[in-house]
Amino acid sequence: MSQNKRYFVTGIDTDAGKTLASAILTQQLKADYWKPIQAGEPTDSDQIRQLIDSSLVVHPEGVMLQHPMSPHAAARRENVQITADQFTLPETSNTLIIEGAGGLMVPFNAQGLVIDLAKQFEAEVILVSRNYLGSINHTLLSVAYLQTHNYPIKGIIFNGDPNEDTESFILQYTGLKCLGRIPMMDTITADTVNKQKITNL
Ligand SMILES: Nc1ncnc2c1ncn2[C@@H]1O[C@H](COP(=O)(O)OP(=O)(O)OP(=O)(O)O)[C@@H](O)[C@H]1O
Ligand SMILES: C[C@H](N)[C@H](N)CCCCCC(=O)O
Ligand SMILES: [Mg+2]
Repeated sequence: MSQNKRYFVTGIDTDAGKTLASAILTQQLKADYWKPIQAGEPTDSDQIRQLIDSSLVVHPEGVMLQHPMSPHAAARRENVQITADQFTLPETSNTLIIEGAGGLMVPFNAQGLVIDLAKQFEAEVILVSRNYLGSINHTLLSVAYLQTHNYPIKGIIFNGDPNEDTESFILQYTGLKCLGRIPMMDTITADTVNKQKITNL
């Protein structure tokens, strides 16, 4: 994998598995990790630190909110003004994994959406699709948004128990590449994360 690449890991919903996928990608690519907007604790950055080599860099969050809710709502409760131009891309010459918050169209203020940051930081989008009943609709809507708004999409990672009918339909309908699959894991540790590979990057 070449250096200086930036990937924005988004998901079809909150809890899709973005942090798990980001840990696997960060470890596999020996990349840096950055969470621009964190809402609630434990932080994704802390989870990532526990799942990757200690030599890898986890950059400080851009905005840290205490409430585990939509960033726009957490910010309002905490009297924090979030503006798109306050985010500064971490300085690194390494590959950078940027993790969103929730799904694509999660707001961080009255107008700004988390997915806007992918364009702002010129990052290629990796979409995590968790397999559940309803995930076809959520995945196609997410892809439709990305394609309509001309986001560069690297591909999809399917997370959870495989579902051939779901995955094959999503891939043929969208024309996107399956970057890899993450199985349901009994334990998520540095060791088990290190064994997972996103094989088709
Ligand atoms: N493949 C998997 N096997 C086992 N547990 C999983 C798997 N994928 C996700 N989980 C669990 O599901 C929960 C949500 O996953 P994760 O934190 O990666 O989601 P997320 O998309 O990063 O959510 P957020 O929007 O809060 O950032 C976590 O408890 C995680 O450990
Ligand atoms: C707190 C949570 N884990 C995420 N960081 C934020 C999820 C926001 C979801 C908002 C929504 O889509 O309704
Ligand atoms: Mg996360």
